[in-house]
Amino acid sequence: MLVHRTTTQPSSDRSHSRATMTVSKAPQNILIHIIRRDLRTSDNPLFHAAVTAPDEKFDAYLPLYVFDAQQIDVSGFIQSTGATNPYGSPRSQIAGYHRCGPHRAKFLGEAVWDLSETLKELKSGLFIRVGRIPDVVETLVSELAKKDAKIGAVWMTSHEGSEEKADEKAVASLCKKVGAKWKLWVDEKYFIDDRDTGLESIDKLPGVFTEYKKKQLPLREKPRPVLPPIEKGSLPPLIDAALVAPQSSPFHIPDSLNRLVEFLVAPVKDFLPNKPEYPKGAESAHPYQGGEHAALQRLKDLINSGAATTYDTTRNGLLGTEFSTKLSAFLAQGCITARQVHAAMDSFERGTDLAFKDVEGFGALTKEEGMSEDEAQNTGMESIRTELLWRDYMRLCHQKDGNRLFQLTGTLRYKLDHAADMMDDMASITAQNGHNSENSDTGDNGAASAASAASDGDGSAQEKKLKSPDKERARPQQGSGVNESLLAKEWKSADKEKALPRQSPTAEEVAKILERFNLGTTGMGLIDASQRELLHTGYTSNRARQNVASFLAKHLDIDWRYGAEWYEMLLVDYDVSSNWANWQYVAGVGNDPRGHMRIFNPVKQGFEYDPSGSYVRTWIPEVSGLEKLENAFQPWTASKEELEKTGLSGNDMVANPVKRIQFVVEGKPRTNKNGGFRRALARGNPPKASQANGNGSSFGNGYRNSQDVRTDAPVVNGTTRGPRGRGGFRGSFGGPPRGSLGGGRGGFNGNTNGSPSPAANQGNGIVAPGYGRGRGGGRRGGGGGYGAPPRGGGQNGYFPPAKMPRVNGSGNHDQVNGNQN
Ligand SMILES: Cc1cc2nc3c(=O)[nH]c(=O)nc-3n(C[C@H](O)[C@H](O)[C@H](O)COP(=O)(O)OP(=O)(O)OC[C@H]3O[C@@H](n4cnc5c(N)ncnc54)[C@H](O)[C@@H]3O)c2cc1C
Repeated sequence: MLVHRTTTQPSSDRSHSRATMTVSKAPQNILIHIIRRDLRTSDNPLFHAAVTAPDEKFDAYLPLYVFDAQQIDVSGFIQSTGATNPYGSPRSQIAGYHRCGPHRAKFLGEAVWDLSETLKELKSGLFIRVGRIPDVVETLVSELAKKDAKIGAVWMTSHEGSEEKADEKAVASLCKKVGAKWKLWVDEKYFIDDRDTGLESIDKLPGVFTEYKKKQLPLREKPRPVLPPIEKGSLPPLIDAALVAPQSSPFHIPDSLNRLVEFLVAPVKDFLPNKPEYPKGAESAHPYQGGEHAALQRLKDLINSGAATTYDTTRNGLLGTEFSTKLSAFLAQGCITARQVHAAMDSFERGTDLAFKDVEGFGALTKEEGMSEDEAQNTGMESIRTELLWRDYMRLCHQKDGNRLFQLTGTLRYKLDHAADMMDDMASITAQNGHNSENSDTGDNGAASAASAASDGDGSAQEKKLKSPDKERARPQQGSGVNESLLAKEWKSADKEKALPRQSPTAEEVAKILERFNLGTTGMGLIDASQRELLHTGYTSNRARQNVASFLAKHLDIDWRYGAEWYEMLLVDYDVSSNWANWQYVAGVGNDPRGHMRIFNPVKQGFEYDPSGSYVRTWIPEVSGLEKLENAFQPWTASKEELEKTGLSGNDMVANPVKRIQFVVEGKPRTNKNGGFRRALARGNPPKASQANGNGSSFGNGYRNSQDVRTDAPVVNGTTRGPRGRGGFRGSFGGPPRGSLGGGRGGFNGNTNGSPSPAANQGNGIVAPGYGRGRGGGRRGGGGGYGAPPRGGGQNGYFPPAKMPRVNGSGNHDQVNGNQN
């Protein structure tokens, strides 16, 4: 299909020579611009160069998007009966899942259509094709040659991934053959441009994120400026459609967005015949359409609603649209760039974009005297910058590790072989852990980092956790973080050929477990809720993803790549680097310095991050009638009467859970009848934040791990009561209003001693004094609080600790580790 216009450019206020240029019947210097995962016109170096490179004198422009048959099933584009898809249905390597499921297929269709509409508005157009990029380009080139037209150049953006690289190579050699210039552009959708990282070579990429981040500070100074917008009529004249080879058969390109989405989704929509019903009343956390327009709107809304400024305290949330940015899918398809995100936040912090003038904290950067910009920046936005750097880092890891990313043992072998090189990284991390709040980055991946700081307290706590008595396992070999025994882990497979003869459960049993894992019927509430949310919506939070990955890889010891491939199919925001590097990280075979030692206990995580149980009850309606939280998190723990009452007796999740974790709750279990929650809502807190968990534990008494680190140290009552135990009631159960929380780095009002400030104790979403210094004002803690983790400086929810049930995860860690039933 051609989204085209006449061959004569309308006049433009910018490019007069082009405005009057007419495309001859046979142009001699055609620019083919292959658009890949850079589906935007703004801040796009290729569109920018097409406009600003008059020396090239392209006499015709052919912007092209190809739905890549290697990664997405294109059989829906076949309209004639009896014809078959010559490319077949692309499937994942280990499990044979579809490579692109319905959620991303839809999002992608919308994003491509949006781009095509924008290009029309710019008086240009987009040629949409189906197939393999090299095949399509070859067809175009030969058709043009037949019509005496000549290609001058082919441009495309460089992407990670061996398939992507193979395409680049194939197009390059095609260009060579026909004498066209081939240009591979740097992918500029990342936070820090590849040319500005200071890395001599990709081999020098530190093996640990914190180390990389340290080299990039201050982050806010790193992104390049956003490129100016493309003006109407400024692109080179669009090629005459008559010169362009039509879509090759048997495919047919539709002429409306609805049809396009229909074609894309049709082959994959019924991938799971026994898919659970969409739960009544459940709302997607990711209701967004694909495309540049939606991305830019989302960015504006994030700042206007205050969600960006409170991000550091809400990002471990599980329900709703506002706990995190939901920019990932847009970023993955290049509908927006990370530096556009930075630029918008910067304009808010500096007070230069009056569209945000009513948002708390507007212009704070210019008001804080005696502080560097880095110190005065908004803490929510600072955290978003760190997450964007995580994304950069995951991609750089992919660049460095190549296909190791897809291997079962990940980077372990490489690390062992390069152990000496990694000594410095590890040494510096250990040093940091002792005294610097940055250590949170080493402790928790991505969005969890601040939570880690919040709930783990200070660096020394993290360091202590690393000191497991099981020295041989815990001690990194020569600073590499790994030792040979890790390579020997016996991963379980569902493939008879690959499973070890002594594997237990057997390959058939593993296949059944995987089916339940995928469907969300394992009986482990948090995991099932996340998997069902993913199935239905294509999204699940970072906190949930970490738990899901940890459950598969570390509780069930199943080949983690089954999970990564399932995510590849279902995630709306799937990105090859982010997905596979995160799976490796959590599976303990990637770049987590505590890799094998960290195991998330999904019950404990449920109590911590789903303190009202609303997430689990939303996505697993079967358990919504179970009143006690621990029962919702593991239905098999409910009493017989309760199970009968709720119709759960005999349900597989109860009768045959994939995993049982002994987890004891002493005292009165909390439910969502709890006053704090009610009160928070009654005060008119935004419903969107109704489950904003804040940063940490809701437990009063020193229950302080935000994730479970494998330590074989004896644990008294399963708790590790620490220096900030009492008063460390930090959870924000009950949805604090965005913008009303203090905390942030350095704690409320500069209170760094671990006891909650009066403001922090007010709870209930009251806008406490001190706001503006904690976050909204963009300052990292007042007074002497700089750099200290936000312990004690708690958030709302207002549960007097004394009334809290004690969570007695008695022997919690050990049982988790030992209990593979
Ligand atoms: C097992 C697993 C698989 C994942 N797969 C993907 C994936 O395929 N695509 C993807 O974009 N993210 C992936 N992530 C990272 C993260 O979970 C998502 O980026 C995040 O949940 C998306 O929601 P958000 O946009 O609201 O994120 P926010 O919390 O608002 O973060 C802002 C942005 O920072 C980036 N980001 C945040 N955390 C990470 C991270 N850990 N790694 C890389 N980038 C990060 C994303 O671009 C995100 O949009 C995965 C994480 C795990 C644990």
